[in-house]
Amino acid sequence: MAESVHRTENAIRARGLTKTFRRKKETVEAVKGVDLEVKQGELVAFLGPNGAGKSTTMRMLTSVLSPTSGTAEVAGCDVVREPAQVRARIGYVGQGNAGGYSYRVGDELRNQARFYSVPADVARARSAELLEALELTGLEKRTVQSLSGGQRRRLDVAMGLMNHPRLLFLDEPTTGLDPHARANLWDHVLRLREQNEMTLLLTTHYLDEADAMAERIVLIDHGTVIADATPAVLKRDYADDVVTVELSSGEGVAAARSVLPSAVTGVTESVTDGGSVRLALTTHNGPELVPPLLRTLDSAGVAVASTDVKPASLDDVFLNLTGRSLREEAA
Ligand SMILES: Nc1ncnc2c1ncn2[C@@H]1O[C@H](COP(=O)(O)OP(=O)(O)OP(=O)(O)O)[C@@H](O)[C@H]1O
Repeated sequence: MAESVHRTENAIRARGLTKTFRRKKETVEAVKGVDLEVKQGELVAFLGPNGAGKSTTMRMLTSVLSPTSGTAEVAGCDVVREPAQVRARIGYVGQGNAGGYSYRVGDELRNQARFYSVPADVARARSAELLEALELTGLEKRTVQSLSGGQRRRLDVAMGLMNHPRLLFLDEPTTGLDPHARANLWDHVLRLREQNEMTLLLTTHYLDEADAMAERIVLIDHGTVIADATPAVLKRDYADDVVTVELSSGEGVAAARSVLPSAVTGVTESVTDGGSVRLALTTHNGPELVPPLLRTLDSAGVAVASTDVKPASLDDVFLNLTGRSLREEAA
């Protein structure tokens, strides 16, 4: 087969991707015109509620599913015209892979190697290397069903890396794992990413993961991209910090309200169980607001019992953009 790699600095370039499913008499527009560019080496997270179209987009990008319309070039190859080349160059860890529960770990890796036509001796060395890198050494003879959830997901990642991909797709790799197993899986994935200079595109429902790791977040809702930026920019543009000030006495409320700095964009008042008054102030930079705010309140004779700053979160971003909370959906 003729080699047809088109060199590009984009690991992924998609234009107007759509996917329509027909279910009995119903038509589901799962993806409605997604444009996406992912540069070599980037770590990008797809975020969105259940049914937003994240997996369908990922399945089109990995050539598992053909688009209804639109184009995508992945690892330099066209997903429709060159699906085999795309698959040879990427790793794909779908939701709940490791299907052969009664298979042994070593057999799963061997089968995966055969799928990629990796010669047996190379496959042996690669298996050993991946088992070690993912802390699975010694488990070769165990059946998949006997592994813990975290070990099973690490095996999925090992299988996704069998062909040495430079571009790895991870669809909800940590869903269902406990916090320790989640952190452990990410340690491994991020180290392997660094060692192999891999590009990573992942989906997750865990906002803390996306916030901590993703260099860019693509928010998807109802089959379209509704925001695409770094976590910091998303939080700056679409969410506020909340500074809570508990007043020592309810009598200070009117005076406090009259001297609030212009950086405060909103005020909500509530009474605590103990009867004191709390003012929740929305602002762009909570930590910077607190010192001048306390000085101003002090000058106005308002006594403050306590303060608290809640930084803007990705969930706030999502809530502000869609009117729904992603955290509630994930729970
Ligand atoms: N094979 C299919 N046939 C019919 N409808 C489908 C099919 N696959 C997905 N859908 C529908 O397409 C929409 C998008 O699904 P998709 O799995 O891409 O969402 P998602 O964002 O990955 O959701 P989740 O977070 O729950 O995995 C949903 O309404 C889903 O029911």
